Formats: sequence, structure tokens, C-alpha cells
Amino acid sequence: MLSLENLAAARGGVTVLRGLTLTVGPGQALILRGPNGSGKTTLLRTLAGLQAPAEGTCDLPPDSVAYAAHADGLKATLTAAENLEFWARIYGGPAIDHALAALDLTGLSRRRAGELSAGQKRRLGLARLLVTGRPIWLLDEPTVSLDTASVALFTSAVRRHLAGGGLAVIATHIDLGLPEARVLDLDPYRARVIQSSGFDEAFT
Ligand SMILES: Nc1ncnc2c1ncn2[C@@H]1O[C@H](COP(=O)(O)OP(=O)(O)OP(=O)(O)O)[C@@H](O)[C@H]1O
Repeated sequence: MLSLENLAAARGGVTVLRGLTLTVGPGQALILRGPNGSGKTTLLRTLAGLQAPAEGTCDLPPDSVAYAAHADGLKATLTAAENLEFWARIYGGPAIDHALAALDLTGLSRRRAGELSAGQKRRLGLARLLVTGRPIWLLDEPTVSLDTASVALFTSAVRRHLAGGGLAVIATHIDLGLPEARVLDLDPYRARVIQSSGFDEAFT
């Protein structure tokens, strides 16, 4: 169970979101929506424990989170299989074969991560989630670089995770084909209006 009570989250010392109260239970997915700069990444970083809430509380079971940020977190000189084995050992998670198969990477398992295409790298970064054994997935724009078939593979993996009692919070701008997910528009929770000037935004 993930539970937020009157949560405010800040970035660069500026409060971005305020007043978030919600729970996400086992088997549920929450999709975060909002325009660029609305605070989706800031919220996910707070849920992941990378930064403290500016106000309120954020309760998650200890050692329950697998966080997939914008970067894939791959070791370029290791093969796809070696990358997953590395993460499986770190997390003490399950064997990697099912993760490779789930993201259609079995045929690429011996290729170095640095020699994969952008979409293949992204699939490998997502396969990492499956070897963590962690019940709470926090995913920031997970489908960037994925083609339609790969998005469907990813959605299936999320669905199996939910069916197994996991939960997921996913920031995305696209339709994942996951109609059972709850959608949270962050716009009403924005703590201040970001001016549209590129200069201001870049240095906020
Ligand atoms: N490292 C940083 N230091 C200071 N401010 C930041 C930093 N990163 C982002 N911000 C600012 O925090 C606000 C929220 O950004 P955030 O990345 O959470 O938005 P987002 O909804 O994830 O956007 P996007 O859809 O573009 O990924 C923005 O105004 C942004 O400019």
C-alpha cells in the first residue's frame, strides 16, 4: 500500500505540488498526467525516497520500490543478460530469463547494452523491474522510444505485476492501453503557475 497525506513536493527549493492525499493499493495502477513541468517527476522522486516531502507524509513499506527514471541505468559494456544479472543480484530478485522474454530481449541477451537501439535499451531498462521482485513500481515516462508492439509488451508486464499483487505509479503522456488504471491529473495540485517563458522555466 502506498499512502499520501496532504503531501507537498519541492524541486530546487521551490514547492511544485501541494495537497495530495491518496492511496494506491495492491493490484492497482495510478497514471500521473500533467503538462511538462507540472511535477510528475518531482512526485515520483518523492515517492521513491530520493527527496523528502516538503509537507505532509508519504508512507510506503520499506524496501518496496523499484524506480525507473528517465535514464535507463544500464552498464554499456555489459551484455543485456549481464545487466539483468547484476540487478537481480543487487535486489536478490528472481532469475532473469522471464524478464528477458517478457520484454522480447531473449535474442539480444548477449549483446552489449551500449550496442542496443534506443528502444531496445528502454526495454532492457524496463526488464530490470521484473528482476527486482519489488512490489511498487514507480515509472517515469516508461514508453519513451518504444514502438507500438513494445508498448503492448510493457503494458502486459504491468498487468501481470498488478495481477501478482504489485502496484504501479506511472507518469506518461500516452495512452498505455490500461483502462483499469486510475488517472490523476496533477494540474489542480500545482503550487505555483510556471510562466511559459523558456528562460524562467530553465532556471526555476
Ligand atoms: N533539478 C532541478 N532543479 C530545480 N528545478 C527543477 C529541477 N528539475 C525540474 N525542476 C523544475 O521543477 C518543476 C517540475 O518539474 P518536473 O520534472 O517534476 O515536471 P514533469 O511533470 O515531470 O515534466 P515533464 O513532463 O517535462 O517530464 C519544473 O518547473 C521544473 O523546471
